[in-house]
Amino acid sequence: MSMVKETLPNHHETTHDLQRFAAQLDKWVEHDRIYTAKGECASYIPALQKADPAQLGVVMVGADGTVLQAGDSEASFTLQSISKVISFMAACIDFGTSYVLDHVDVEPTGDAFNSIVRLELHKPGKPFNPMINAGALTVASMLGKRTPQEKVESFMSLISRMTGRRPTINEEVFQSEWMTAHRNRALAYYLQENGYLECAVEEALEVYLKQCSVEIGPTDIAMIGLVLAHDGYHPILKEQILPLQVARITKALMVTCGMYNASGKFAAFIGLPAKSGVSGGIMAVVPSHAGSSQSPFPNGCGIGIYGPAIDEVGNSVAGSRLLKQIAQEWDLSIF
Ligand SMILES: NC(=O)CC[C@H](N)C(=O)O
Repeated sequence: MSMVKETLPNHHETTHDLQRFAAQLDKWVEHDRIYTAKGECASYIPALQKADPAQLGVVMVGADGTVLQAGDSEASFTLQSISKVISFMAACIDFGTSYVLDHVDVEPTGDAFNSIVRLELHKPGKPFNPMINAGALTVASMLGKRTPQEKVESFMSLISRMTGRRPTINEEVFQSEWMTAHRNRALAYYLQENGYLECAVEEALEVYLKQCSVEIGPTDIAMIGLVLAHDGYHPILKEQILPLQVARITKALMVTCGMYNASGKFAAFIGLPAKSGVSGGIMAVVPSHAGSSQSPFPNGCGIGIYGPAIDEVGNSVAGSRLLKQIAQEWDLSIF
């Protein structure tokens, strides 16, 4: 059942408009739920298999605090690769973008998120972008101050500032990842060999796997998307949280690399900066200048989607369908 939470008056004069948009959203979620059967919950991290693959939910948050939600919008899940967006932004805030970009590039790979191949093919082994595991491990090693606790804190405090609440780490998922992180360990050792790790391998892994294990809901990621939609300004809290340049680079990274090796198709057929995670989350951004008059949010919005059944690339199957439907029906593409 869809819901409308109207916190402030917005451009739609009547609650009736919002009810109509909410009914559309509800219909699309219930229709796209059939696609959950076409995917499976990630199994290479054993704890993620406990999710209910039939779930699908969405939350959209506008600049005036208006919320539209439908389906399993109250579900909670771990951030997984969506955390890479936040750690990149946190590192840029901590050290400045030029220092971060000395350690990780902003070029898409077209390879799987956990691929190791390019680290050896291209010298000197600088990771291609912070949205693949290699780049995210480098960023995790840079974060905050010296200890893994301080690094995790840098990440957690940025999430708290954007979502207005402090999330927790799902210990079961963290332990499950830690015990099975063989490829991530290999990547981290490789990065260390080439000088792209700023702390010890096990510390970088701890920080990276903890950021992946942060428990979150669709509303939280919609709120982070909203801050990006407004170039780093939090329109509800009325506070500039990210420097403009950081927000812009992050959105460019989401468009070019955010949906793994399906990023090109997402750009072509959905046309929104988006980032997915293997637990089934998708965070999407409708920039404030790209909102459409046909949509409930002409001044842009953040979108949080959850659907744990993923495809072979690692993106939520039904979640991707739903995002495509929302973007096409409400004419949200930035292109
Ligand atoms: N694509 C993802 O969401 C991957 C995150 C996961 N923790 C990993 O490192 O493999």
